[in-house]
Order: sequence, then structure tokens, then C-alpha cells
Amino acid sequence: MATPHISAAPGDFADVVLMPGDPLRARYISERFLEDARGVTSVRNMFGFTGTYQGRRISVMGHGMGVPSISIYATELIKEYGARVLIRVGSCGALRPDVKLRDVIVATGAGTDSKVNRMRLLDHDFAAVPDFQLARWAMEAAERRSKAVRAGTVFTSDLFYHPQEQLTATLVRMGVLAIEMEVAGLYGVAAEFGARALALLTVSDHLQTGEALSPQDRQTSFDEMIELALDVALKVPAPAP
Ligand SMILES: O=P(O)(O)O[C@H]1O[C@H](CO)[C@@H](O)[C@H]1O
Ligand SMILES: O=c1cc[nH]c(=O)[nH]1
Repeated sequence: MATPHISAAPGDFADVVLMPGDPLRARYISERFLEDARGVTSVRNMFGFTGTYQGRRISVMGHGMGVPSISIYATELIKEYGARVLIRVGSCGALRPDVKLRDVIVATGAGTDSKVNRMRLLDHDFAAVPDFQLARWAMEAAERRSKAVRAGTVFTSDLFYHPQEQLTATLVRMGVLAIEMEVAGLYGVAAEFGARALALLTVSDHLQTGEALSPQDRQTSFDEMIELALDVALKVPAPAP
């Protein structure tokens, strides 16, 4: 039962899928955190793996860059492979001075310049929010691990190189923490197909100061975010066999 973009067999994916943008980060997560992991798809080198974490079956798959890309993979995972919980583990650019490099953000809502959610909702604005329980589990996990996280809104842009010079200042004025390229799309797909979604984001660069994480720092910071995502995954009741 391959789809146009996923070559896995039925049952190859777990009900919970962690999704980084970069497929190589998906491979890294499977090697670093999962036991008995095996590759289940590699169409276009968008790698997906399934294994276990503390005995719980979990998958991890890259989603690429941008709303169209994550929309394809999220839709096929939910509709064709039975995924019920999608957790984006991504990077983002900080907008506000009080948001620092390495901060982990629990994206409690996402504004966007993408039109996809308006296409879903008769051209009206859609409230792109995560599943509340997943977000709560993420906050509780952060507290247990004594990891400070930021909960707040982000902005999902179709353009990495944005032509509107006033965008950053306007988003700061609206209290938006960070900018990235997929969250609003993920929350829209989940809503459309009755799945649950959450996005955790690590601040990899700062739009105000120009600072950016070194590759080494990037790795360490992402590990902390992935541990939180896995804590959330462990809370999701496993499907009946
Ligand atoms: O690191 P990921 O998860 O890909 O996230 C961010 O990085 C990419 C841009 O460089 C976009 O996908 C953006 O959302
Ligand atoms: O989409 C992104 C990701 C990281 N930093 C940015 O400025 N934009």
C-alpha cells in the first residue's frame, strides 16, 4: 500500500510519529534514541524509521521544508498509515530579545502567511493550535526534567527569505516568539483528519542579533527537545493490539 511519497507497508508506522524537517535528523533520532529501529521508507530520501523507546513503539520521519511538504507527509501518514499523533521536532528563528538561542518552544498556536488553512475553512481564519493534552504533557515533562521551555505562538512562513521588511517588528509587537515554516500547516492537517499534533521547536538562530547555533550546540539542544517529545509519546496510550 505505498503512497506517492511513502513506500512503507501497512503497519510499518507506529501511531505516534516524531517529525523533524531534515530526514538526516530523523535517522539520527532513530539511531540515538530508538531500539530495534528499522527503516520503513526512503522515497526521495525522506527517511522514516520505526522502533521502540522504553518499550513503546514509535516512528520518526522527516517532513522536509515548508507547508506543502509537511502537508503531504502528514496527510499520507494519517490517512494511509494510521498515524494518530504527529510531533514536529524542528528548529526556528527567535524574534524577540527575551527568546534565546537553544530555548525550546512549545508552539501553542501558529499564525501564517500560507493560505492552506483558509482553503480548508471557506477562506476564514483557522485557529492553528496543538492538541491541548499533548502540549500539557510537554510542559509537564519539561518541569520534571527541570528544563525551561517557552510556551507561546509562532509564525509559519512560506518564505525563508521574507520580502516584507516590517514583518519581524510586527510579529514582535504581536508577542510572537519565533518564525519557522511548517507548524500552521501541521496543525491544519491534523484538524482536517482528526489526528493530534504538537510542535516543539529549538531556537537555532536569532533574527534580532544574528546569532546562530554551532553544529555542535545544535545537536545538544535538539537532544533535549527530542527527549521532551519522547516523554510526550510515552504518555500516549498504545493502541490495542
Ligand atoms: O529545522 P526544521 O525542522 O526543518 O525547521 C526549520 O528549518 C527549515 C529552514 O531552514 C524550515 O523547515 C524551518 O521550519
Ligand atoms: O524558518 C526558519 C527557521 C529558522 N530560522 C529562521 O529564520 N526561519
